[in-house]
Amino acid sequence: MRERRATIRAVSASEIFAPGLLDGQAALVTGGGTGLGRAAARELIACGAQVVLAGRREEVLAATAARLGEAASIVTGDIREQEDAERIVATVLERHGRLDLLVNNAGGQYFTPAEAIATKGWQAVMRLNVGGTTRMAELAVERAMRPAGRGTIVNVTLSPHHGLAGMTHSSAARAAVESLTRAWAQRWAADGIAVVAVAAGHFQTDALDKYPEPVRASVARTVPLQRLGQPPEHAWLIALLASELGAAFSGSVVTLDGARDNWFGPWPPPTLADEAGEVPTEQRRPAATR
Ligand SMILES: CCCCC/C=C/C(=O)SCCNC(=O)CCNC(=O)[C@H](O)C(C)(C)COP(=O)(O)OP(=O)(O)OC[C@H]1O[C@@H](n2cnc3c(N)ncnc32)[C@H](O)[C@@H]1OP(=O)(O)O
Ligand SMILES: NC(=O)C1=CN([C@@H]2O[C@H](COP(=O)(O)OP(=O)(O)OC[C@H]3O[C@@H](n4cnc5c(N)ncnc54)[C@H](OP(=O)(O)O)[C@@H]3O)[C@@H](O)[C@H]2O)C=CC1
Repeated sequence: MRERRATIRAVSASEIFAPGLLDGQAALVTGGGTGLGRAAARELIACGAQVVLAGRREEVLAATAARLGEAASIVTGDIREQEDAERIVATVLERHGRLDLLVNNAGGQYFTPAEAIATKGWQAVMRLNVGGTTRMAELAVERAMRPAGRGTIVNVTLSPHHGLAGMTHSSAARAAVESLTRAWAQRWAADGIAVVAVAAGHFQTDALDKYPEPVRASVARTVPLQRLGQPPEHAWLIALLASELGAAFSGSVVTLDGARDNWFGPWPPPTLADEAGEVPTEQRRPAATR
């Protein structure tokens, strides 16, 4: 019988995977303090992994780690900054001596018509979703996975497959990440590294609260599944890709969207536009929470 670590388990066993599926693995989840990242971290721990949660807000990360127990630890940093990204990866290696799985989950954008996107806003979305994702992948490969001859990178994107007319900066950024996923899968295959993208549809996380109310109101009923995706569903897919099966998915974009994707129909959306044809835009976040 395989020996199991005697850790205090704050997370109950996986509902769908065999115990010990990811025993001995060390994972890094960017944006692991909230929403989909937190759910992924929970499932990875349930499957036996040790997980480092990365993000900018220490208090958010600490609260999540306290809920997940001693298999979780935290490191603060901004993935857009080279020094921070290097420190994040170095911290995982110091703590665990290995990095088997990078979940490139930190990302985001704001909802607004394309013509209202300022250059600075376009660059902010690119720097986070393309720049941050690339930096983390390259560091994980150089510092941990290539030397070990193995590893898995999962890039979480907001599915851009039908074009995101209300978030064109993210549409371009996420499509770039999907293309990078395929290129990296080819480039790093000989190093034993698998790279997969998960193109998510609409998931019920607190992050949805920031979108304009009419946008949110119409989302669940327009998904053919007739509900939003639940974070544990996304987390199960991440754990599956972290398993031995992940290698066979390398170079794939796995869509998880309840058959709706993130956008459909004409612009401006008739249900959103006012009499003047204006579409609501997302409110700026208060500076303290940025
Ligand atoms: C119901 C539909 C749901 C669709 C499905 C869900 C999809 C999801 O992805 S949910 C997860 C969402 N989570 C996030 O978006 C979190 C991360 N997002 C961010 O951090 C920001 O949105 C960011 C990507 C813009 C990065 O922020 P930061 O680098 O901190 O940038 P600033 O806030 O300083 O802004 C820089 C620049 O960007 C423009 N801008 C930012 N927010 C807005 C906005 N709400 N409206 C208009 N313009 C915005 C603006 O040009 C800013 O420059 P300044 O005006 O000089 O500050
Ligand atoms: N919810 C949904 O319906 C969908 C979400 N997605 C994508 O899934 C991912 C997670 O989404 P969700 O959990 O809902 O949203 P959140 O906004 O809760 O997650 C974003 C996470 O990324 C972290 N983050 C943001 N910017 C940076 C940065 N520069 N450096 C380090 N960490 C950063 C945030 O923490 P902090 O602010 O503390 O840094 C936060 O934990 C995102 O990429 C999102 O776009 C895709 C499709 C649908």
